[in-house]
Amino acid sequence: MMRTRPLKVALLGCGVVGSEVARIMTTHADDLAARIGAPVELAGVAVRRPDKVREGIDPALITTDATALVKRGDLDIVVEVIGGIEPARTLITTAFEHGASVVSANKALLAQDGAALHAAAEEHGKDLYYEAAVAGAIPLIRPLRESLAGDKVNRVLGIVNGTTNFILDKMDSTGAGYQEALDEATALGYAEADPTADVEGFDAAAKAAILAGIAFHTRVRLDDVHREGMTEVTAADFASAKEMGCTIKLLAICERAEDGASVTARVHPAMIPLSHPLASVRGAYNAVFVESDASGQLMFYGPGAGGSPTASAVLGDLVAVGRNRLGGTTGPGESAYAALPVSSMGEVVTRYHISLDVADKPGVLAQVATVFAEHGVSIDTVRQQGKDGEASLVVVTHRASDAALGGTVEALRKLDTVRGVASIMRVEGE
Ligand SMILES: NC(=O)C1=CN([C@@H]2O[C@H](COP(=O)(O)OP(=O)(O)OC[C@H]3O[C@@H](n4cnc5c(N)ncnc54)[C@H](OP(=O)(O)O)[C@@H]3O)[C@@H](O)[C@H]2O)C=CC1
Ligand SMILES: N[C@@H](CC=O)C(=O)O
Repeated sequence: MMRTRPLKVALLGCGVVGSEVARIMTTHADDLAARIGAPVELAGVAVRRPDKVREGIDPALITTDATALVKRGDLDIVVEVIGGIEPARTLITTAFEHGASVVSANKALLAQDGAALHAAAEEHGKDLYYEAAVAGAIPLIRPLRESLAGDKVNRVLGIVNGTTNFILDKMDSTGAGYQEALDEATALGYAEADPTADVEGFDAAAKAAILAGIAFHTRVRLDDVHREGMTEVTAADFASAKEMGCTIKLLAICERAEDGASVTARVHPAMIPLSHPLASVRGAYNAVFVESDASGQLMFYGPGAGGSPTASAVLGDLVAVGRNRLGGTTGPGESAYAALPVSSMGEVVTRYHISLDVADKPGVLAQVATVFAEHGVSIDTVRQQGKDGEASLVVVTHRASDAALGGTVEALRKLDTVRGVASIMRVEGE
């Protein structure tokens, strides 16, 4: 039965995502009301620039005083799409204190302070939902938290940043260099004027922290995630990847250790076989591959950013929170009951592709192979090409720990026949 008193919703932020949330709330008002069981009323919109024209929004709803808005006391749901740490964090906790549940798309904040925000929501008996914080429109948080709650997730392997996937895809398909591909991503509006958060892997690391925490029912903070950006990936790396039957992707990888006693979370560029489903994720799309005990392998794919796709995830949360509100209940909160330690990168085990510049003279290969053997790193294949006394040596290893590989590379650098280490790339998804 439809309740007549509307659910009052405040929108904090009306930019790329917020403006689409407001638009869909208006255009889909009847459907949303039917799904929730009560109409939804936009009660206020907090922004920074009050004079900016906001199509479809009653100017009387606009305010620059977000704090006063969340303190009104009559709000049912606050949608936080400002981004960043402050004032978003204080506004969210103030909203709980004043009786509202919260829907947020703020991955940076949730990766850093998710535990404290969940505790605040629980203390006040309110919901905190954030499907939009990871991979935009793609349903991931709810499937991991609810649909797979009876299973045991062992690995989450994902392309969770559209900007970097666009750049790497461009480099792969056209042979373009990093800067040229970045310039195109900027011109097309994928990359922001300051692309640091994307290309240096901060954005993906925040998403990896959120995914790992939910997938393994433990607590993983942004600081726990090993992060390497993709600015050093070269056309030569793509050529090497092609020779291996691979491409290169910026991957977020969250793994449970084989003994189940710890987890790891990391973001870095990696070679991935062309036969792996993630290899065919093109352009600015996102995809996340989940491996679990009972279900086997699952893949989630779709647009990971943009106003309308991200608003879709926000509105899904709005419906869920609205229903909880009407039912006088809250949804599943944080599921961090396992308290598994997060291991350091040194303990991660994977394969490596290493390109060395070496002197082209007798005995070099044996010298290099000895260093690998001394550090317990087993070689899978070696390829050497020499010209005019110089050579390049490409070594692909069997699975080894990052610590063992690090020691190997340090020792290789000390050999007088090794002129330099041209690149080191992990090989994943085999
Ligand atoms: N854009 C995307 O594709 C995606 C974004 N997200 C997340 O969604 C959130 C919003 O992103 P996006 O819409 O792109 O960001 P925008 O920068 O486009 O919008 C931010 C909005 O917040 C308002 N704002 C900023 N500071 C304040 C403040 N102190 N008080 C009140 N309002 C303020 C701005 O006001 P004004 O309009 O006046 O400048 C603007 O309306 C972020 O957490 C982001 O990480 C998640 C997935 C994808
Ligand atoms: N900058 C992000 C957008 C939102 O998460 C991306 O490129 O994927």
